[in-house]
Amino acid sequence: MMEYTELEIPDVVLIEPKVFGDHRGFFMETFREDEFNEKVQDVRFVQDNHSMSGKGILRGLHYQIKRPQGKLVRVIEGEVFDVVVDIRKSSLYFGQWVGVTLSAENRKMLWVPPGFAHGFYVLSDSAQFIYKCTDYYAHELERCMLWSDETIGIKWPVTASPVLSAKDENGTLFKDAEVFE
Ligand SMILES: Cc1cn([C@H]2C[C@H](O)[C@@H](COP(=O)(O)OP(=O)(O)O[C@H]3O[C@H](C)C(=O)[C@H](O)[C@H]3O)O2)c(=O)[nH]c1=O
Repeated sequence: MMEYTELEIPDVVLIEPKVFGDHRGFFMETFREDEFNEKVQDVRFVQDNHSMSGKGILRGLHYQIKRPQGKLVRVIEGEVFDVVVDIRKSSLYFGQWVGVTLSAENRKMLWVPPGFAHGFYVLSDSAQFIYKCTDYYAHELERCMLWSDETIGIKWPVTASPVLSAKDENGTLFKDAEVFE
């Protein structure tokens, strides 16, 4: 049985797997549909992703309009500061963010519900980030919100300017972003 903990924005859930260590190494279950449906919500994952990033890389804040993706994210190498922003206008937490440190060492996972912008900043020399998505990637529906938008005020643990893609350098301000009802 994994441990499921609602964070400050209740729909965002931290999941901590049960780790079985022995002289060979470790084993852990990383997803169980029955438990997830009971503890979080009914879900159907249709796409798995895997990215590797160097130190100081920041990817985000990304989301898809029309076909928002729920994401179950975790780190299998290194350490990242993972951030989600509630961009559902109807939410009590609209415009609020929550951040958690995910690492290969702490083995923590995060459920990012549909309706949230998502991003992460790499703290280790490199990080491998894998995640399950509840809808397919659709380039034309992708949107990027500016990681450093003061109106959201994410406290990224950055020590220097993060390394960004051109897309992320030109993210949209929250006030101009296409958000959800
Ligand atoms: C996301 C995605 C990308 N791609 C292609 C499109 C580009 O040619 C290349 C790199 O894409 P991008 O720079 O958007 O990758 P990330 O910056 O890691 O994007 C992700 O970063 C943040 C953290 C997220 O939460 C999203 O899952 C996703 O937006 O992979 C695909 O073919 N399929 C996909 O699902």
